[in-house]
Amino acid sequence: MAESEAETPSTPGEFESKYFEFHGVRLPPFCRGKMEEIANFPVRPSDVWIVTYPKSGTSLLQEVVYLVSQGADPDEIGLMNIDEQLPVLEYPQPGLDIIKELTSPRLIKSHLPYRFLPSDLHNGDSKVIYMARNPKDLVVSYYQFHRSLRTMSYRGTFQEFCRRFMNDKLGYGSWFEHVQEFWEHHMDSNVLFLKYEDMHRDLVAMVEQLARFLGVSCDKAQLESLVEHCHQLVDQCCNAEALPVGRGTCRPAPRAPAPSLPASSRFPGPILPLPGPESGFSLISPEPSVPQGERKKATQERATEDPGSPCCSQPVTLHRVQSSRWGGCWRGSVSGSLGKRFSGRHLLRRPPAWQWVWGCGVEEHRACTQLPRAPAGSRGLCEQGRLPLFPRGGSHTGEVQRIPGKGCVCVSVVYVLCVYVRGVCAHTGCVCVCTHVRE
Ligand SMILES: Nc1ncnc2c1ncn2[C@@H]1O[C@H](COP(=O)(O)O)[C@@H](OP(=O)(O)O)[C@H]1O
Ligand SMILES: CCc1ccc(OS(=O)(=O)O)cc1
Repeated sequence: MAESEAETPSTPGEFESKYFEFHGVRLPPFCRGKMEEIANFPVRPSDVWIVTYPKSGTSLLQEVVYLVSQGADPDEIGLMNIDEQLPVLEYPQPGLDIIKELTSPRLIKSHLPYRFLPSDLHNGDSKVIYMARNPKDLVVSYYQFHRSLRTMSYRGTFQEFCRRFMNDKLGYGSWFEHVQEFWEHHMDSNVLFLKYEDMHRDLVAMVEQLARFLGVSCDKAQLESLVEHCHQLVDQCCNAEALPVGRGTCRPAPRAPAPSLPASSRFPGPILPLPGPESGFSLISPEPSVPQGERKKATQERATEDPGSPCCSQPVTLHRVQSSRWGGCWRGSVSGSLGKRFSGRHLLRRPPAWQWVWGCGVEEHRACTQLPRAPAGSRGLCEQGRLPLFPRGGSHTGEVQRIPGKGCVCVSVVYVLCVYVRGVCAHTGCVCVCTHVRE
């Protein structure tokens, strides 16, 4: 039996059927039916577009661009979901109608090939930042992503996945054409072509390049501070291999395929609609805040006490927070991002919406029964937890209701908190439910 057949419970045919073809390019299912609207999407001169083939370090680029363009504080970025600032053009949430209404300057992300992007972009009407990554690393990252993606449930071998990659049989089509097409436009005045590896090799040069491209004027001191802040963002990286030897807090660890789990610990099939609305739940005492300087120490201690876990500069200590302070929604979408450890003080000062935190300690809730739970603070291996929309934070499901005159209320939002290690959800936290009204 061929290895792909032996190791792919969801058959190759089933896997294929998850995509659809558009002008010969394999696209994820959520792109279906909107490609024409995307082609005609109205672009503004003030827009900044970030375009990549998936797993090219998009999130990191988003954060750096946000920081350079908005002069934001990296701690603020850690407290927000960067996807809130950069909606993805082709995703179901927030959707094209909402992106059209966003106030300027908009930051918009897409993985679509150049030729499928809004035609206004081809006319040079707004700035496009493209980032390419070494395909050898990218394909490993994409493989891990497919394995952890519940909707894809990829169970083939890496070898088989590589064959798909080489034969342009993955979502967003051919990496080769993707990069080639953008490279053909790298001299266009509205296009900046970057490489992921350069970000690690020479961040100063990249920040300078970005600042010039975005028309951000800064003196030497401001530039140094920007670079320092960008370093902080890069250092949050979990990919030890991507870092030059000796940099960052990560210990290199061999990348192993995610181990299979017993069926009982897997997420059940489609997540059922949740009962709602819920009224939030009681405060679980926040832990004291951890000063910035202590973080590295905490991470190192964690690495020492947990030799089985690949390194990660994200602290993996489970925190207890009052979830109603951090839950939120964004005009119909709820999402999370790989959250930094944050403190009760932060929560009180500025309740960040869409923030994932490690562990909430809530175990008993009827809504939680629809997802497997881990006891508060427990840690265990799990392969799932990534959804295509929110690949960085864990798994979520929930309902969002619009209340006339009040905005959105998230009801029954269930979060499975995961600590990602090298792109794979390695530690589950627990499940919690939040209710939060956003005016
Ligand atoms: N600061 C950072 N935040 C998030 N991802 C980062 C990062 N620095 C590097 N990356 C890497 O970017 C890749 C994900 O890309 P994308 O954001 O396009 O999905 C991951 O690669 P690996 O899976 O090889 O670790 C991730 O580790
Ligand atoms: C598997 C197809 C797919 C789905 C979603 C993606 O977006 S992201 O890279 O996680 O932002 C990429 C590929």
